[in-house]
Amino acid sequence: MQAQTASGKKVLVAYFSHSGNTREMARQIAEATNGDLFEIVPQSAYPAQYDAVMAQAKREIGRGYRPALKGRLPDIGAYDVIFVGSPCWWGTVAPPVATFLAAYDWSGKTVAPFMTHGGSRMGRSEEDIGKLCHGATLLGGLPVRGSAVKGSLDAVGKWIGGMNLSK
Ligand SMILES: Cc1cc2nc3c(=O)[nH]c(=O)nc-3n(C[C@H](O)[C@H](O)[C@H](O)COP(=O)(O)O)c2cc1C
Repeated sequence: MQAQTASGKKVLVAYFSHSGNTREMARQIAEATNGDLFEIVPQSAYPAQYDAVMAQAKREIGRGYRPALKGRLPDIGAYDVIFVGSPCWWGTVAPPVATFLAAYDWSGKTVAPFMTHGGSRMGRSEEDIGKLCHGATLLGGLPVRGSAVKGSLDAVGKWIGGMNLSK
């Protein structure tokens, strides 16, 4: 049985993280909502080296590449609200997140995007997520600067507080 909030809504927190910031934010959101965590993992890991990952991400985003993901994807039919987290990569979601979003029928679901970034905030990710989530109700996203993620509990709490989801 899936975890459930006080409001009875079932919450999934799905995220991709390359260097850990978005993972930390996802943990905070899962903790605040009693949601289930799912890490989106590409079959081929991105290089750790900064220049290499920047170049690969630029290429992939430029041509709309959707990398294959590792493991079995969660059954989102079991959830009402799906938080979707990504680092800001070249102003949008990282390619594995685009793969994840494209894998589902989002009709009737509520999608809440969150992002860690180095200054671009949500970039154009909300628009891009909207295009991949036909039929979903898209809530306004929460951007947190990657370097400030350890101190983002308050912002996360306020954001979730406005959604009637707290446990
Ligand atoms: C390939 C790549 C592209 C990035 N592009 C942007 C960007 O366009 N705007 C921005 O504010 N930060 C950008 N960043 C910084 C990351 O969004 C930021 O460090 C984020 O917190 C990393 O999250 P993670 O630790 O979960 O991977 C980029 C980082 C990488 C590796």
